[in-house]
Amino acid sequence: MIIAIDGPAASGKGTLARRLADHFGLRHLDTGLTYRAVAAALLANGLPLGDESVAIEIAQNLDLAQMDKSILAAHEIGEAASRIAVLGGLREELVNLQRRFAQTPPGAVLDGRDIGTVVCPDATVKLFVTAAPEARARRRTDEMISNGKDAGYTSVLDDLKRRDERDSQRTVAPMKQADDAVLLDTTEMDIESAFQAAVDIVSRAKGV
Ligand SMILES: Nc1ncnc2c1ncn2[C@@H]1O[C@H](COP(=O)(O)OP(=O)(O)O)[C@@H](O)[C@H]1O
Ligand SMILES: Nc1ccn([C@@H]2O[C@H](COP(=O)(O)OP(=O)(O)O)[C@@H](O)[C@H]2O)c(=O)n1
Repeated sequence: MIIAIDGPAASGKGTLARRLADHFGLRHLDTGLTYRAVAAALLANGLPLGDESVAIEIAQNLDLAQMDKSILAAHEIGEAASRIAVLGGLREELVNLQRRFAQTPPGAVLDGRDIGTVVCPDATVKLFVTAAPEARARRRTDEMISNGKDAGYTSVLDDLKRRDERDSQRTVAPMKQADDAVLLDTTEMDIESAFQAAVDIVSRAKGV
């Protein structure tokens, strides 16, 4: 079974993906981390974000097991990831890596922006997880504060909106709800109710 989860920044995709993977005994890949890891390597080496051949080389040597979320979660890395995510050749390289992960038994939960549309168009079930920008900015701000970093609610909200705009307007694999995806709006849901709703959607799709 493959579960595809897409949606805008800080909508709760990763939280749901991790919990669904545990619940259904599947592996989990946060595909955002693959874009973040490439962006972080470019930034660390002072290389331009538009240099696609270097970005592709970094992607070819990416070790999924070595991606460290605590480092890659940094705000500026998310912004840089969204800038390099417009590069078609880089996306092709990362999509191949993500597909290999998805196709390895016993199956997987992948979360990102183009999982249901490009990476796993034949996924068993697809969710598009969203929430109002203000709710997402509040969640991301609280998350940053609990990790000892406070970027300020207003600046987080502006950054999320700008990134969503770039991600949904780009020509290659834009963020978009797949025609056969189920929409899950978690604005008024806490994590537990969102998880229960997601389990119900997956169970219905599996016919259990
Ligand atoms: N339904 C929810 N209600 C409140 N907070 C949530 C909810 N879903 C996720 N969160 C919190 O919001 C933050 C962003 O969630 P995350 O799963 O990392 O989002 P994404 O993967 O879409 O960027 C995390 O701190 C998470 O604990
Ligand atoms: N499948 C994916 C996943 C992420 N991305 C890009 O990578 C950036 C960071 O993704 P992320 O999922 O880590 O971001 P958050 O939702 O966690 O803030 C996004 O803004 C997208 O530009 C993408 O283009 N396609």
